Amino acid sequence: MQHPPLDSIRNIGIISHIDAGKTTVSERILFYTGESHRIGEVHDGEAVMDWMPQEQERGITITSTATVCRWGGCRINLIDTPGHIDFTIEVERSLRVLDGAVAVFSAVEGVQPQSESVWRQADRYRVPRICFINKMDRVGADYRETIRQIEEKLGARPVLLQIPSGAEASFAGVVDLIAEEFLTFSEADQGRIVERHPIPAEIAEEARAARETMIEAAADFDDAILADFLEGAPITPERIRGALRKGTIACRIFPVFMGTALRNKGIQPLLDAVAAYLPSPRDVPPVIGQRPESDIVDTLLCDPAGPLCALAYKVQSDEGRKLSYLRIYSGTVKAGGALWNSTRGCFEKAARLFRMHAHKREQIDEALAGDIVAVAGLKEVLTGDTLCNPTHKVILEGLTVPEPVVALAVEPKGVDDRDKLLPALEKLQWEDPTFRVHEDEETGQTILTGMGELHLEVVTDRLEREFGVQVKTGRPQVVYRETITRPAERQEVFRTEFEGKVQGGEVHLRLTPLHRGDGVRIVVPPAEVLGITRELHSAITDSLTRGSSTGCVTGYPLTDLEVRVTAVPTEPGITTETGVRAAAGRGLMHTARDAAPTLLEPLMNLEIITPGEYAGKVLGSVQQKRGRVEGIVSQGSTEVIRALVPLSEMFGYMTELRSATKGRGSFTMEFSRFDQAPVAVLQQFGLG
Ligand SMILES: Nc1nc2c(ncn2[C@@H]2O[C@H](COP(=O)(O)OP(=O)(O)OP(=O)(O)O)[C@@H](O)[C@H]2O)c(=O)[nH]1
Repeated sequence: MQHPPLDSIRNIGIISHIDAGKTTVSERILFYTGESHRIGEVHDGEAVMDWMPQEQERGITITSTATVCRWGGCRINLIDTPGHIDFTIEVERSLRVLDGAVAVFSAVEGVQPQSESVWRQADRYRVPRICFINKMDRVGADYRETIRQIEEKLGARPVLLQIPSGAEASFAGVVDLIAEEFLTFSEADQGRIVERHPIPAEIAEEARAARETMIEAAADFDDAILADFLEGAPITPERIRGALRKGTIACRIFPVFMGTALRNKGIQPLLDAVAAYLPSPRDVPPVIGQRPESDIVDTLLCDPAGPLCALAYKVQSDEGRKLSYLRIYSGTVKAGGALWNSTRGCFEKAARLFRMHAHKREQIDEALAGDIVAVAGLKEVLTGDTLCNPTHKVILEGLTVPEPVVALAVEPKGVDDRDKLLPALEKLQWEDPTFRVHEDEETGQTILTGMGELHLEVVTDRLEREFGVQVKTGRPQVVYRETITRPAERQEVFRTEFEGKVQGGEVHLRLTPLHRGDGVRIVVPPAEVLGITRELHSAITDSLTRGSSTGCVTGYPLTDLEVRVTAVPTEPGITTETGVRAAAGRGLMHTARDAAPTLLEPLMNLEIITPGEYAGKVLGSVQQKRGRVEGIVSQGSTEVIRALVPLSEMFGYMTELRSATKGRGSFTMEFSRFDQAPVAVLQQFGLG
C-alpha cells in the first residue's frame, strides 16, 4: 500500500462533554467519507464507533475508538473519545498522541463542565482545536451564547467561520464566511450533497460583520492581510485560510463551525476544516525523548527515515492477548520486526501490524512516522511505554494518570470463578491505568479501584461477559487520602541481623504539609550532596514512593505533603540498600504519625439538569448530601444546578434523581478535589 505524504495526514480526536454528539458526528464523518455505507445511530445502539456491547446498550462511549477515513486528499486518523468523566483516561491518552481535535459543543447546553475539563486537558498537551457547535436544530439552540461561554469559561478566542441561517426547527444551513456562500444539505439523501447558494438577504448584514471580524483575526497572523483589508483590496480565500491555519496551529485562535449532526447538516464543511486548519504531524513541534539513565535529551523529527520512536498509548486485551495502539513519532515499524521497549528494558516483537477501522482491522506491512496503528505481539508493553530502536534508546513522557476515587470489593461466586478472577483482572488492568486491583490485608478481599461507580460497573460487567467470571460485589466505597496537618521530623535508624551479618540504615526525614491539590512531593537531594552511592539513593527514593502510595495510618495513599530527606548518615560495612530502604519506609510511617494525620475525601463538581417544577426537591436532596450549591441557571423550562458534593454521598444518585424528577432529570459529575473528611469518617479510622 502506498503511504500518503506526511503533510496529508491528520491525527485528530473528537472531544466534548457527554452527550454533546461526538459519536453522532463521528458516524456522519464515516458516512460522508465513504467508510461506512449507512449511518449508525447512537440511539439505535448501532454506532460503528461505539462497538462494545456495553456502549451500545448504554448509548455512551466507554473506550476511545480509532478509525481511518479519507477526505479532500487527507488521510484522517480519527479517535472518538468518551465524554463521561469515569473514562477520562481515554481522553487523556488520546490527547497525548493527537495532533489536533474537534471540540463538539451542544448549542443548547453550551460549555458544560466536562467540555471545560477536556478543553483544559487539550491545553495541557497544546492540541490545536476547531469547534463544532452541534444540535442547532434543538429548541433553545443559541450559538452566540455558546461562543460567549467559549470566551468566558475557556478563556479562548473563538473565530466564527460560519453563521447559521435560522435556528431550532428552522435551522436551514450555514453561511461560509470565507467563500461567501450559503450552504444547505440535501435532505433527500441524508445530507450527502452540499448545495451552494448566494447569502440570503436577511442575514447578509450579519454575515458581513462576522466576515470582518474573521478577517481581523486572520490579519493577526499575516500583516499583509490587514493592509489589503484596510485598502479594500481583494483577499483570496487561500490567504485567509493560510493565516487562520497558522493561528489555529499556534493554539491562539479556535475556528468555529456549526450544524446538526443528527439532521445531517454541517459535517462536510467540518471535514474541509479538519484538512484546512488542523496540523499534519509535520506541523507539530518535534517530540522530546530522554535517553534512559542519562540526562541527554533527544529531539525527534517526524521522519520515516529517522530512528524509530513510538508511544504505546493504549493496550487492549484481545482474546487474552495484547493489542497495542502506537503513535509513531519517528522512523518506521515493520511487521515481524523487533522493537526495544525502553520503558521496560526489553525486546518486543511486532508480530502483526494493523490499521484500525473501529473494531475491524486491516493488516499492513509497515507503518511510518506520523501514523497511528495497532500492533499484535508485544508481550511486556503497558500503556505509556516507549518503543524504539535498540541503537537509539529514548523514553518519551508517558501519560498523566488520575488517581482512583472509588473502591469496590468483589468475591468470586463459584470455585471456577475464583481461578479465573485474578488473571481476568490482570488483563483488564493492561487496558486501563486508572483501574487498579489489590487485596485488602485485613479481610483478604479483592478490591477494585477506579474513577467512579460507572467505571467499576463496566469492569464487573466485562468480567462476566468477556472472561466468563461471575462475581458478587459489595457497596462502592470512597477512596480517601491521608495527609498531615503539621510538620514533623525524625531520625529513623534501622538494624537487623541476617545470617550473622548486621544490616542497617539511617534516614533523616522532614514532612511538611502542602496546599490542597499539591499531591506528594518527594525530595531526595542528589547522591553526591547526601554523600551516598547511587544505589542507596534509588533504594531510598523507591521506598518513599511506595510508602506514600499505601499511606501510614489508614492504608489510603498520602497526599498534599512534602517528604524531604535531610540526611543519610552511613556506617561502612553496616549500611546496606535493604537497611536504608527499611529505614526510609518506617521513617515515613512514624513521621506521618507524629504529624497529626487526617483524612481527605473526594469532592465532586455536580451538574444537574432538571425540569423547573422539580428543582426545589432536587436542591433539597443536594443540600442533604452535604452539597454546596454554587449556582442555578434557568434555561427555558429547565434549571441547571451546579454544586460541590462529597462523592461518598453520591452512590446510586442516578436512581434517586430519576425518581425525584419522574425520569426527566439528568446529571454529570466530575472530580474536583480532595478536602477534609467529616468527623464521623475520621472516627471510623481512629483519627477523630
Ligand atoms: N437534536 C439533536 N440531537 C442530537 C444531535 N447530535 C446528537 N444528538 C443526540 O444526542 C445524543 C448524544 O449523542 P452522542 O453522539 O452519543 O453523544 P456523545 O458526545 O458521543 O456522548 P458520549 O459518547 O456518551 O460521550 C444522542 O441521542 C443523539 O442522537 C443533533 O445535532 N441534534
